Amino acid sequence: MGDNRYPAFGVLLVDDEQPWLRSLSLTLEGPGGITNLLQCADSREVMTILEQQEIGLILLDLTMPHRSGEELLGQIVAEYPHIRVIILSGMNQLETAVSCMRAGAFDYFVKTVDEDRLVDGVRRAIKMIELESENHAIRRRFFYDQLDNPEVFAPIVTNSAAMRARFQYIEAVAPSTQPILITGESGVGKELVAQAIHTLSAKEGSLVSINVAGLDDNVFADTLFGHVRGAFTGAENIRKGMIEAAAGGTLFLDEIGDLSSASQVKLLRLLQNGEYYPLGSDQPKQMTARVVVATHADLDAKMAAGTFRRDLYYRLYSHHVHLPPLRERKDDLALLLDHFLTEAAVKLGKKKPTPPKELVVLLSTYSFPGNIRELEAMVYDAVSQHNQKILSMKSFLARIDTQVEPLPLDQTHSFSNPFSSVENLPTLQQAGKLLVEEAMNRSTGNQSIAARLLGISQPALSKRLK
Ligand SMILES: Nc1ncnc2c1ncn2[C@@H]1O[C@H](COP(=O)(O)OP(=O)(O)OP(=O)(O)O)[C@@H](O)[C@H]1O
Repeated sequence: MGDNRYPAFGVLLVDDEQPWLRSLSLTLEGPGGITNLLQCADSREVMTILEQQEIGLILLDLTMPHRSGEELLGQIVAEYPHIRVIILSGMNQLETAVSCMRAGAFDYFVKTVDEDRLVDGVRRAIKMIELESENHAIRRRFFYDQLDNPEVFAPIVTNSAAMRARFQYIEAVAPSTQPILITGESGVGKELVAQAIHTLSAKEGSLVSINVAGLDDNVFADTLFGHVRGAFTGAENIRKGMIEAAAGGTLFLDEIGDLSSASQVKLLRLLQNGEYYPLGSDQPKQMTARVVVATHADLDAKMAAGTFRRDLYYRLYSHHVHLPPLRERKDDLALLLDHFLTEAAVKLGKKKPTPPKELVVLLSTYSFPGNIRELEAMVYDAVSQHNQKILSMKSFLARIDTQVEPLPLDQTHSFSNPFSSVENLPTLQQAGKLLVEEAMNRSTGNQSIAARLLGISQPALSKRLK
């Protein structure tokens, strides 16, 4: 794209009266923030424009010399069924307008309608087209199971099918102008995803990240909107806000679950109107950044408790990416371990150590409340203490053993019954013995790991073995 006009597709205005075209453009651009506009005053040129430009929406006058709006509508619906058409009619043409609706027009307005209603109607049509094209892109990606830009996701190390499905969704929604909500526990990689969204949206502006947790409402407003000179005591200079710093780019607000209720109202207004007032100014400014927000909080619980606004949630929810915790993508453990071992060895100037085989088994028994950030810290810690060829398990065991409750392997997955096809069932004692043997085997004889696999304490396992 490299183009910050809104929307991503062209909006074509067709009317033989030049002054009306100019005033309609100003209304849509100014209050409407709709800037990807094309004008056409000669109805004979419309079909050529559609051949040459990527048009998504047409505002079509009914009464024009050469070709009437009604006649053009028929041809557009037949040849370009994906293009939406809004009819603009005179007061005395309501009947024709209604028959145009039957013929496939998306909406119609009388030309004397007030500006706000017209702008709302056009925005509604744009949103609808955006959603349709995203749905289409999502379906296409799921069908072909392909990523158009795999390199963008390279920093997010993963083998997981669930994550791959998220990437496909992200590719589909990244170009839209709507906000994106990223949820997931702390340390799952929400910031990495925000970065990928920004890269994919191909915006010329920067990615500006702000952690809004703990900002009181005044600081939140000042940080985002900036202020004019003299806005408050001590405001000696103009301050440009982060929205301006992110102009034409992406504004990433992290930890929005912790926003105060006053700040939630400000964020909602910003998202609804696309404009804001720097503190102390009565001149509105247009936001040209795309907003991405993230939180580790459970927003459903917060809404139930009345601490997060439902209307803000619905405004944010149209594009939602939820990242699963590390304990639900254990297939990633070996890959991530290798990734962080390489990274830590380079950063700490050491030779990359070889991990013992049972390390991944041990890690798979742990719940990782701090997710990938926690694994990263564990690996860095181990590599910094490391001085032999094989990486010692000591520092991992020290961290993991502090957890009282061990997590049985694959606790989150349902098992298929291994005995369903066995004719003679083993006794409980025999089955227990086999299970213990298998756990000892997988943990290459390490009793602490085997005990964690079995979901029992190490002394209990030791007793059984005796
Ligand atoms: N799949 C991954 N591959 C490689 N590194 C990752 C991956 N996921 C996360 N990380 C790393 O883990 C750390 C935490 O990631 P990130 O900051 O994106 O998490 P977060 O979900 O935004 O956390 P928080 O909610 O605490 O802000 C970072 O150092 C990041 O580079």
